[in-house]
Amino acid sequence: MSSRLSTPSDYAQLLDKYDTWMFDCDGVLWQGDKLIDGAVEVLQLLRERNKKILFVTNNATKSRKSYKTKFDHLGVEAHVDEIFGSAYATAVYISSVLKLPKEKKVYVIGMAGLEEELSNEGIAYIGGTDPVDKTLEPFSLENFELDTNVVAVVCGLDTTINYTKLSKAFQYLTRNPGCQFIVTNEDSTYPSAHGLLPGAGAISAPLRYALGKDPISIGKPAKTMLDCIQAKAHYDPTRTIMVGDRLNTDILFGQAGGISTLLVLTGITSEEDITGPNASAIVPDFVTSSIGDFRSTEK
Ligand SMILES: O=C(O)[C@H](O)[C@H](O)COP(=O)(O)O
Ligand SMILES: [Mg+2]
Repeated sequence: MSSRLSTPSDYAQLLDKYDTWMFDCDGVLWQGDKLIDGAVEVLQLLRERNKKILFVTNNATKSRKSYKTKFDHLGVEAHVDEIFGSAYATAVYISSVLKLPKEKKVYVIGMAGLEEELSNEGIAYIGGTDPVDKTLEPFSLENFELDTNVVAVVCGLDTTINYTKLSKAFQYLTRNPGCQFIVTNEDSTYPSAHGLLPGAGAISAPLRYALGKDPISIGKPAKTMLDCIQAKAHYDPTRTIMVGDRLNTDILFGQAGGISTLLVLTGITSEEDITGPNASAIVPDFVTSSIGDFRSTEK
């Protein structure tokens, strides 16, 4: 049973109980480029109390560096080494687990942030934002040249998805022996400032259906994301809390990592998802409406 936070002492107790605060981004700190009311103040409040803050996002459209630019633009204090995105975690996984030989490369369905993280890890790639792949022209195999050095397809949120990218990814996954199918995350939807949009999971879904197989998923709730954080950031799981808006990523991620979980209702999950007759079996430790509720502890 979740504990529903409501009084100033409820919030004050949580502030005392946890030293490390892991924040999901989309649906917790912002919706698209629209900040959640109170997010800036509460993050400031945590920093004033010397809390360790980490940002843990499945959004693979940005690199750690370009996320820092977004934080700066929105007036939110953040440091690159506090930011852990699924693009970064995927690039680290490919470089440290798959250990691609130098001449090998990956085919990307995704955006500049994912490409940047792959480059930072020294991973060669094709596809992605290449204008040749962003075409809306019909795709034909007649002139398609299979690059036999492609050993993995990496798929993240890609707002310029098209038939050419899906078709090329499909060729590599079916014709290059052992070609790995990797997705940055599997979020079904994305909470933009003006409502829900298809998420990364909806981008890779056509490939899963065409291939009849599931990919390796790197982002929350997968352990690979936690491994990536633990390799860089030290924290005591017993005094750490994960703040998220999605039950099957953020809350499961916290539970799998042995850390406490706080669900906010400013993103994907609504009241009826956790209280109605069809309430989810995923039960967070704590629930509050918004991260802004912690302002009530300000003296
Ligand atoms: O891939 C997606 O669908 C979105 O990026 C999704 O919103 C994940 O972002 P997060 O909530 O983990 O910041
Ligand atoms: Mg979210």
